[in-house]
Amino acid sequence: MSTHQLILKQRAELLAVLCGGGSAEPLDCVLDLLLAWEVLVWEDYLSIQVAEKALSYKVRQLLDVVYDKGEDACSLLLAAMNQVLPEEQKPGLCFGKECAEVGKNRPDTATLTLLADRPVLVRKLRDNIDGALNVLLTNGCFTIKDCDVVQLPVYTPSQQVRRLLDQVRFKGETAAKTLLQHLEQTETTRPNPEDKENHLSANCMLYQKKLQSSVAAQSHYLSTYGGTGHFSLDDIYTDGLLEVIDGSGETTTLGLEDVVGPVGTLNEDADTFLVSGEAGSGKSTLLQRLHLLWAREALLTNTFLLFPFSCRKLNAEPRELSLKELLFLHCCWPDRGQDEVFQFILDHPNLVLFTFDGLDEFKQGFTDEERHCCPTKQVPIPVLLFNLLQGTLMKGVMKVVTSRPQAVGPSLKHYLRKEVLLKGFSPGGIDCFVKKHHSDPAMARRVLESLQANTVLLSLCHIPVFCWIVTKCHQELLGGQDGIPQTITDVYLLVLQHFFQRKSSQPQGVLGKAWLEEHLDTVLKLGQLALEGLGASCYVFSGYELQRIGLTEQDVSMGFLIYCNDLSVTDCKRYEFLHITLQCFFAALYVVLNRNSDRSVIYRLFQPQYKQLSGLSQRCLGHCIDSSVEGWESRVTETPNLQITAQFVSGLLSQRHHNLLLDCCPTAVREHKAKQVVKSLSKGMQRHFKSIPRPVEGEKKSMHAMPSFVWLIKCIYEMQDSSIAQDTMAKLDVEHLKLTYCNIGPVECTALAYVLKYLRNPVGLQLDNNSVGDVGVEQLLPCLHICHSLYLRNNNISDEGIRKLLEKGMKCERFQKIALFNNNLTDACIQHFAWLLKSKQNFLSLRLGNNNITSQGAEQLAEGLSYNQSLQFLGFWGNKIGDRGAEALADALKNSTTLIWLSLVDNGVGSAGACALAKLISQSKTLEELWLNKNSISREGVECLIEALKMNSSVKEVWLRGNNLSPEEEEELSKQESRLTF
Ligand SMILES: Nc1ncnc2c1ncn2[C@@H]1O[C@H](COP(=O)(O)OP(=O)(O)OP(=O)(O)O)[C@@H](O)[C@H]1O
Repeated sequence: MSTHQLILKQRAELLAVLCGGGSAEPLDCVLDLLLAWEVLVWEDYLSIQVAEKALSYKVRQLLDVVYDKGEDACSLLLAAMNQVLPEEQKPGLCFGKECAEVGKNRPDTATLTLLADRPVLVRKLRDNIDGALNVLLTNGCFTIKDCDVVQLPVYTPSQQVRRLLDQVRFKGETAAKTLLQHLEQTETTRPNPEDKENHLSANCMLYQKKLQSSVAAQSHYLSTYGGTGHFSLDDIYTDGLLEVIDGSGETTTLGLEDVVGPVGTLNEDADTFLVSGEAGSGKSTLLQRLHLLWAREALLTNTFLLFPFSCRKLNAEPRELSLKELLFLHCCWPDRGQDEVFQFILDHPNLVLFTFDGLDEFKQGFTDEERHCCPTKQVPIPVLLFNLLQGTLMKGVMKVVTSRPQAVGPSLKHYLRKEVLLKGFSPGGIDCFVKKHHSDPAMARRVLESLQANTVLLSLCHIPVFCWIVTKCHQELLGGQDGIPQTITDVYLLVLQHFFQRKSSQPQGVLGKAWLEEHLDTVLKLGQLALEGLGASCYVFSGYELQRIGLTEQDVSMGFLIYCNDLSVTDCKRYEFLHITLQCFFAALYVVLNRNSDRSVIYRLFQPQYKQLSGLSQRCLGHCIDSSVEGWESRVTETPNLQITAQFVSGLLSQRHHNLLLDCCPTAVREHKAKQVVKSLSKGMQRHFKSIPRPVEGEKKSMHAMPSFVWLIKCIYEMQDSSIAQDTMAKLDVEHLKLTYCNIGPVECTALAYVLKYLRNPVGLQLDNNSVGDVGVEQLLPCLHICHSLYLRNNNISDEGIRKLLEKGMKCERFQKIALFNNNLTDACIQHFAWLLKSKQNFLSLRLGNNNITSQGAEQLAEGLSYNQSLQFLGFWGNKIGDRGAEALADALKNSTTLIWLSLVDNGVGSAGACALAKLISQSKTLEELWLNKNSISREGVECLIEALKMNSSVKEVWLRGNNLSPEEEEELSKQESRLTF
């Protein structure tokens, strides 16, 4: 078959693999190769990479362009895809015969060299963008603005390199030569990886191979599918959202390869990289993927040896160990030349990487009190681990640690090179995961449709572990006998039902109404094991412990417990729960269903951290507590799991599950426990409210929520009892509620809205720097009527989220302010703002900085603005509205009798725009501040502004820093008008 036909025939498949994970990287890599091989010319490239178009559009465009170029081009496209796609995506695709030689003569200009070497340059520059930008800047090839364009936080490092190469090409031959020279210089100073190979002994090479195969074996399967499914990690792994916040507070999205890259580095002297994320957000799975790709030499190729550790398993290590023993005992032994291999590790820390999964599960909280730096001395495991993390021991070895955020205190932060946040699945990720899980496309479609129809469930699916359950339990979900799941308790009851169903002798799909009662004995035994385990930070159980509680083979065969995948030396079988959140769920079932449970267990579960921990551990697992780790300070890491347990307890005691629990626990006991929960929640909230400081005179009464405020709200949501929400909120009296950097995702938004809608007085709700996203925005709508202001800076919101938000906002009388700095908004959502401004004549403040709004958007907004007589603040910082946009806005605002503050900073506005704004100044009686920094206004424009200011007395300041003026001009012009600031 000709390659022409191959492209046509496989069009849908090619489209699917290039768009699959929602990442543009595969397409970008293919484009790099096609440019280098001269299959595409620059104009073709631009016609494909249209900024505002969707990925699928770009791929289609690529297929069309190449198809039109004929047979040779088609075969090179297939060759490029063959080179770029990972092996697991290739089955089923045909790439045709080996294609013609693509090596051409060396190009004769630097600009062409950049194109010919593009694929290599992207790889080389990814780790040193800053260095390259510095050189281009100091040589005058780039301006600050060029650097900003390259380093926009929405780009991944690879995309930044491509922007850099495009910009260099645009600047011309000198810039290209400067970049190539810089690369040549850095090449000669960097050690050649081949030198490394030459110095490696056969023993080290052998050990590397052994370690690689043991790591590959450990990471091949996902434990949640242990015994119940057949997925390899390759089949099911879906990219999660990874973000890093740099020193200036800017957020950048990362790829897996960037976890140990330079982007987001906060402390150059530290070697520990932290990946933090909430329960079930996919931290262990991400690490597992990293391990697997390393073992296959597909990632971390500069790392010669990778040693993976699980903190859960380190907990069970009672011996004192030396570093050598830790590495070889807990990972694998060298078959030959132990000393030589160990010496190699000591001599080459830069070629070694350690990973520690689940630091939050480590029994002892991090401290840097005891120093230890001798690799051969035996010390307790915590001393070894903490000194590795600090870098006192094995300085220079990279360490990747995963943890829930709550367990990372200030003393550990001090030793972090950077912190990467894992935020679960994006909407595209959910889609991709469901499709990977269900090989039958019709079933995948049904599951996705049912999620779209229930946004509460959809919002839960942003957390991968919930997504896994929902997808796995699709039959129960689509059967829908017990209503649509609304809470995480509902979702976990679904999984409970699903597992019992699998083992049931009843025909498929039928599980009697009393299914929980039927399995009560198993549930209680598993619950006891789970709760005792949590009390003692114990997640791995021996056969003896199972026996002590009376768990039988049959109980184990239900599938909630799995064998511990442990390669370290131990003869006996060990077990763990399928996932730690499932352990929390069983612990909660035990608290709720156990008739003899200690009456104070619920109070202790809801108490503040220090009381909660010591109390629970003493009562629950007295015999199992390691006396060396007593005390709340060292065990504060357990709090998140106890909080999740408390959330499940609230959910199980909800009236909604009354029928299910009816015959499992006497009604009086259940009701008593429910009352205890309600009382605890109310007390917890009051403690918060009491901590609200009195407002300083002239300032609003505001509350900055502590992390446990969100937890209490989530517990109230689990109860699904509006009267509890109503009673609690009646006591909260603030004008401003601040929840910035609180890990608020769609799930938290659902709970927040459920509770906040009962506030008596309107509030400003500040949710900046979270992961609300479009789905979260939709979840917030029920409380929008009570918000006079909504702050959603940096929250991954796109046009669709805004459409829904404003549709509702338009009808909310009190809604007057919105801040959306640094989201993913484009011109497509501006019509909704225009409509809002037209129809809401009490709207005060609109801040849209750092989005992707162009002159077209500004023109659309201007239409709405011209009808508005209330807006006081308008912020457009960091968009691209240019002169045309500035003219449109100025014209629309010139009759405004309310506008006080306008910012068009960094918008490509030139003198024409400034002259239009001058007209606004000359007419306005209210404008006080005009911000025009970082534009391209020249003298002519500033002179217009000065003329206008002569007729205006309201304006206090016009900011003009970073425009096209010489220092002399700035000095002269500021003398003419003191209100100008340069
Ligand atoms: N990237 C992913 N692709 C596919 N499935 C995933 C991914 N991440 C997580 N999952 C699913 O979610 C489950 C839970 O994820 P994981 O154990 O990695 O979360 P975690 O953040 O380490 O949780 P915890 O903090 O509670 O230990 C996995 O077992 C898997 O089923």
